[in-house]
Amino acid sequence: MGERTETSARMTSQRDSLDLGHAPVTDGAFARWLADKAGQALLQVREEMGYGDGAALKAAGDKAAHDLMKAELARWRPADAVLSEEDDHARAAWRDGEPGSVRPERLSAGRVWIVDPLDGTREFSEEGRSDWAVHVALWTADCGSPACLAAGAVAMPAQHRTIATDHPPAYPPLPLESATGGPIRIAASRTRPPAFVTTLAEELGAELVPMGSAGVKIAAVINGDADAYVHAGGQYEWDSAAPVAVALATGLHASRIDGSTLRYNEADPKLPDLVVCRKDLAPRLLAALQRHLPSE
Ligand SMILES: Nc1ncnc2c1ncn2[C@@H]1O[C@H](COP(=O)(O)O)[C@@H](OP(=O)(O)O)[C@H]1O
Ligand SMILES: [Mg+2]
Repeated sequence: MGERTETSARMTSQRDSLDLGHAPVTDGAFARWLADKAGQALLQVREEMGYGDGAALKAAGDKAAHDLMKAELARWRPADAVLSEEDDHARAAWRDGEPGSVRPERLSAGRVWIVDPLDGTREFSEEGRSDWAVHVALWTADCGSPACLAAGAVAMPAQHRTIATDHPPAYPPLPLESATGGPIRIAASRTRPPAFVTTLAEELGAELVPMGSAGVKIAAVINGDADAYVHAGGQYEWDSAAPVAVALATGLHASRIDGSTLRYNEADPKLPDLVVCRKDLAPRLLAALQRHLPSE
């Protein structure tokens, strides 16, 4: 090997080993890296435990992914706050002025990672199912868009794919059926769909596509496998922040079912409903959803 070739090979090898030890610098690439890393840990948990005890598998998966993400966030983004499903339920009931309640530090932070270590927990515990995901989103106070989601990644390890804002997917193609008046395909929860979704589908002449995980359903819209995702009746910020970040970066419509803005890093992390769809479908879908809004 000549001297120059040897030096260049050494530099390449040094760079590779540095890359292995370092997380990406940009937030979008970091979100993708972190979601992938937690996804690999989840695949390993499934492999090691098998499916004999579903409750234990869910608990072990949640914990493995949560612990990994908390440690990597503390290591690589130590100045940022974190809102995670696994440790925020206890603080979810925070109310200003309530005796004994402690204001979460994320409410005065400029940057908050909103993570769901395992979305579609039920499906994760069922053998053969691939509709579960890892969500990583970054909310920033200093932002140009109403949702204030600066980065996001959704890893779907059992489907061997990850979508993220560092390379937003192309806008989904208009399906031939829609162009010719075929049924709209609405992705909805397979276990907790909104009470009105069957009526909504009938009103729109739509077809329901049940699947697990909010992230996987929004990925299906991004991918063009569904035309819309509609949810109502309960959810939290971590269930939608990451996939909504990618959907918005792709150019899709994402809002509450009454058409208002999805807001993140609120004092109460409940975000009970949303609709994500192609922009051309949004006026029709929102008009139909008007008939199903919860009464105040
Ligand atoms: N009515 C409800 N109340 C609270 N959370 C809900 C809900 N319906 C769905 N979710 C949450 O939204 C995520 C996607 O649900 P689904 O797979 O049914 O579409 C799941 O997150 P987790 O798996 O992280 O708990 C689930 O717990
Ligand atoms: Mg979730």
